[in-house]
Amino acid sequence: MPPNQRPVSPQENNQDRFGATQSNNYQNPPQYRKSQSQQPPQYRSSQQKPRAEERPIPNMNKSDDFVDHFRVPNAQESSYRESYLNPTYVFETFIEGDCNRLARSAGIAIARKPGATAFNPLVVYGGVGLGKTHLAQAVGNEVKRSDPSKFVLYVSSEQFTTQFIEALRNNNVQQFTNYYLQVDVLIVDDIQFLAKKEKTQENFFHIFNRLHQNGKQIIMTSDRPPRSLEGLTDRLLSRFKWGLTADIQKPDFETRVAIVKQKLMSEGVNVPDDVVEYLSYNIDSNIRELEGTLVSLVANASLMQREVDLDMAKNALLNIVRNTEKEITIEFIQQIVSEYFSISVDELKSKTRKKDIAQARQIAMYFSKEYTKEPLKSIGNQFGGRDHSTVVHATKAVTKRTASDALYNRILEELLDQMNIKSKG
Ligand SMILES: Nc1ncnc2c1ncn2[C@@H]1O[C@H](COP(=O)(O)OP(=O)(O)OP(=O)(O)O)[C@@H](O)[C@H]1O
Repeated sequence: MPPNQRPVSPQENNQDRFGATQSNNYQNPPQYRKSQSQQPPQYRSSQQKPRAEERPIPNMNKSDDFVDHFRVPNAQESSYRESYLNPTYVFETFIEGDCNRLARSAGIAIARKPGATAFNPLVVYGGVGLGKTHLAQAVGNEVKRSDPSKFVLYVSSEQFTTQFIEALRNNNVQQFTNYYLQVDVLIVDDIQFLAKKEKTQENFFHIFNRLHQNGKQIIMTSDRPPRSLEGLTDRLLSRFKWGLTADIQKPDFETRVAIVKQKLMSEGVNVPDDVVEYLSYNIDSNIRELEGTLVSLVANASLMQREVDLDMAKNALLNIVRNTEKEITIEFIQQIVSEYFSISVDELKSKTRKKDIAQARQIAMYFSKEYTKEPLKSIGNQFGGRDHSTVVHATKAVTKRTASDALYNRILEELLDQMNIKSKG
């Protein structure tokens, strides 16, 4: 991109407030530029999620402590309606993919009519660092944007528990409850932490019922589906079924690239595409980790007063990648193998019997059988709908050749190295 060109805003990029056209924009990745000042990029890690312990714990004995925000609100207090939302967690910055489509659509519907959709409560569940908090808070931010008078409150279940215990200790559970009953949109993060805390659950149950009855919206996130939330009372779990439970899966490669590019654009940082793609290949199960790696890479480059490049990324990631228990997927293998042989993934999956493509395909099938947990049938399917016997044949052919062909072995080793897999042999 020419240096003086400015970044394209979501609106100019034909996106609505919910960033609707952002999905699959890997083909048309958002453009980004270096910060105009050409200062070393100050890559804020705004993405980092504040852990519960980083937020002040309410102290009911300190009257000047804003965190006793669950006291019966006093209209003079400016903080009593604080939402505790991260302003960067909005729909425009939330990239849509197959991994999160249902949850995102439900979030948008709720943001338009909080409390008045069938999605009440909304329970968003999924693995660590996959955007549950971002999405839940995007709903909150959007509600506030449309109607600033709405009382939106974000709280982690750990904070809720700590506040409740403190209220018990100080004999003002009623005030605590009253505070929560004024909320229009209540977002409770990581509800799995309520497990086995019966008293807290009981109080939450009460708050939940009253809010729901009054048409207030409740959004919860969890690291697992409600049915697997052991230690939560049945009556609370049954309430969760009143609304919608939507999962967020691991994003595919293209979505990861789009997420990273979007973050870079919003920070005005320029990182070459090959670095973004390298990071996105290698860190595939946690967006927070992917972003964190990028942050330290950019920070290091800035310290050394040089541009981020692929070698730097490889060096910086070597330890992380090697230490990361990475699940190898067929998709990942196909990506690495096709790149190594300079063919496309589509060719790899195609019916063509051209020798170089067929050989690359055999190798990719062999790796898929040896290094993933996928059954043969599924491997065949992901290689253009082939039969499981084709996978068996490919594996035999590759194994046979490794017995006599040193160069071939070298190629396999290089490929394993690129995938950071230790050879079984
Ligand atoms: N689809 C997405 N689009 C843009 N950013 C995303 C997306 N998914 C995740 N992120 C980013 O990844 C980071 C981690 O997301 P978030 O904190 O919401 O994850 P989480 O699922 O709530 O994690 P945890 O399990 O730790 O609670 C955030 O910076 C968030 O902005």
